[in-house]
Amino acid sequence: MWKTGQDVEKPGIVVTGVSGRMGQMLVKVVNASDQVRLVGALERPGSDWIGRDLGEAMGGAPLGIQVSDDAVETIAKAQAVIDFTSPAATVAFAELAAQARAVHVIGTTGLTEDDLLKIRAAARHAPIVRAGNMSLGVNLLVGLTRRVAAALGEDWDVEVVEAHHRMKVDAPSGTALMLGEAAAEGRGQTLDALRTPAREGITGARERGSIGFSAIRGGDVVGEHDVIFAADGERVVLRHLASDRAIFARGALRAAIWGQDKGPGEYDMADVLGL
Ligand SMILES: NC(=O)C1=CN([C@@H]2O[C@H](COP(=O)(O)OP(=O)(O)OC[C@H]3O[C@@H](n4cnc5c(N)ncnc54)[C@H](O)[C@@H]3O)[C@@H](O)[C@H]2O)C=CC1
Ligand SMILES: O=C(O)C1=N[C@H](C(=O)O)C[C@H](O)C1
Repeated sequence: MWKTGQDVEKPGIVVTGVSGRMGQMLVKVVNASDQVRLVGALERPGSDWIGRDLGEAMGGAPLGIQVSDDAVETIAKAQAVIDFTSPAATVAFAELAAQARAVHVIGTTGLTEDDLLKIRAAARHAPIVRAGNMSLGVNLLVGLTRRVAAALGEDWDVEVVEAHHRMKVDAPSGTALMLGEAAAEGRGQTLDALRTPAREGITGARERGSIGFSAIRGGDVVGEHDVIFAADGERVVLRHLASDRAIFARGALRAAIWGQDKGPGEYDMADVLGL
């Protein structure tokens, strides 16, 4: 059963997209934590999980929480909303979390510039922690990528290669974009200025100083990222391999707890982890 009584002062967490790959992992990690209470579970309207007990819908013991599609009512109960869903849903949840003055932890990737502007507006009212990857390892790799890119000049071509499961809908991955941004920052530039569009056909030779991306999709790959620095006669490859989605869920829960005493604004996992 979920926690009540003496735990009532602990931050109440709402998990969105609970039937999803990350949603189910988040429910397990949040429910196992003695630092928070799971107070709500959201799924999209029309999902056959709506109205069911969350624990039973996940194939386990009852959790005493009914899966809801009423985001307004559910988010009103939250001190933090942990959200790994879709861009449209995340933009809507950002507004509701801001109204509830709840921390919004956003793992959703594939957000457009317009989505990001709406999220920025919501962050004027409550803390938002957003990262394309919530794992400790990738956030360390981001810092390493920035340093290596700064140390190696433009004679070293930068390519980011990522692999994910067959169900992933966006490319390049949010993580690949974080790594590309870090490489661009290391060179004192923006990714927008250096990014090469996906290659196909007669592309011409590689543009000096550009940053390229390649995406592989297949099977059940949780997430693999290489940042390749390639020069004449040698290569440096920085690599992160994820084999368990719990790494993302643990990072997200840490962000939800970290955000409890923070003011409105946009934060990322480097802030949370003190990197
Ligand atoms: N930042 C990070 O560390 C990570 C980010 N992700 C990102 O998280 C997102 C979700 O990934 P998965 O769990 O693999 O996808 P998924 O497709 O398994 O799950 C998404 C869930 O969100 C639900 N959903 C969609 N619209 C909704 C709405 N309006 N209200 C409530 N629920 C709604 C869907 O029904 C589905 O159950 C993706 O953008 C992915 O790239 C995934 C893993 C780690
Ligand atoms: O969709 C996924 O699965 C993942 N998405 C994130 C991304 O886009 O980088 C993080 C992780 O790689 C898994």
